[in-house]
Amino acid sequence: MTVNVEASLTQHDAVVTGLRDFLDALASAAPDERSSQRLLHDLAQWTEDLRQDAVEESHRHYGRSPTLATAGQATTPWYVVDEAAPPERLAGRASFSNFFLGGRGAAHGGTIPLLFDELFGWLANSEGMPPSRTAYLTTNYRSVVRVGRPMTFTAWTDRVEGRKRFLRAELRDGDTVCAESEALFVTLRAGQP
Ligand SMILES: CCCCCCCCCCCC(=O)SCCNC(=O)CCNC(=O)[C@H](O)C(C)(C)COP(=O)(O)OP(=O)(O)OC[C@H]1O[C@@H](n2cnc3c(N)ncnc32)[C@H](O)[C@@H]1OP(=O)(O)O
Repeated sequence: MTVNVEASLTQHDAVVTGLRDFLDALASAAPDERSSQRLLHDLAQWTEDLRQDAVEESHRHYGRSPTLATAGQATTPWYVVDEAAPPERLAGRASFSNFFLGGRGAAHGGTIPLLFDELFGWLANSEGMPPSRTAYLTTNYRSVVRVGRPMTFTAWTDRVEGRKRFLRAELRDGDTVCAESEALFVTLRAGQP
């Protein structure tokens, strides 16, 4: 199954895409005093406006887009799923932009498990699956993940034992495995949040 995202954006999706671009531009820039002041002013105004529009979780748009990569979470590293065979396997492309820079051209180490958790969430909570949450997630950093590089990933279900789903994933730059992850997702019992 091929998954097409970002084919046609709603107004809200376009805002989230704009936010992602904004964060990247901010992280890449060294604005002068005047620009910083203007930015602060505009941000404060928008923060106030948006606070007026606050709604319950179930009514929010943010992070719930079926059409955007990362479901519209602007602070998750960008990825797109090219091959989806849930709950068994996912494969696709990812990229860590400047917003995710840790230092010396390398992605921040905490953002890599964030991507893995997202991919495992896709697998474990795919359509028809009972809801589950991460019990643990380990990451081995094998080689530096460079910001701006086109990466590929594979994530798959290793085994299932009752309520426990053991998942694995790899993140590659070309033929080089940069990071590997293993996680346990546990199916929630009735009444668990
Ligand atoms: C909602 C949809 C969202 C849908 C939206 C999806 C978006 C993507 C989401 C990504 C996923 C997340 O990040 S979720 C957010 C991060 N995760 C969390 O907040 C989870 C917090 N922890 C919990 O809520 C709980 O600890 C659970 C649900 C994980 C497990 O608690 P429980 O249900 O009481 O389970 P329990 O009986 O203790 O354990 C069941 C079995 O799992 C084993 N087990 C449990 N924890 C561990 C562990 N850390 N390491 C080893 N093994 C463990 C036990 O030994 C037992 O094995 P045995 O004796 O049966 O052999």
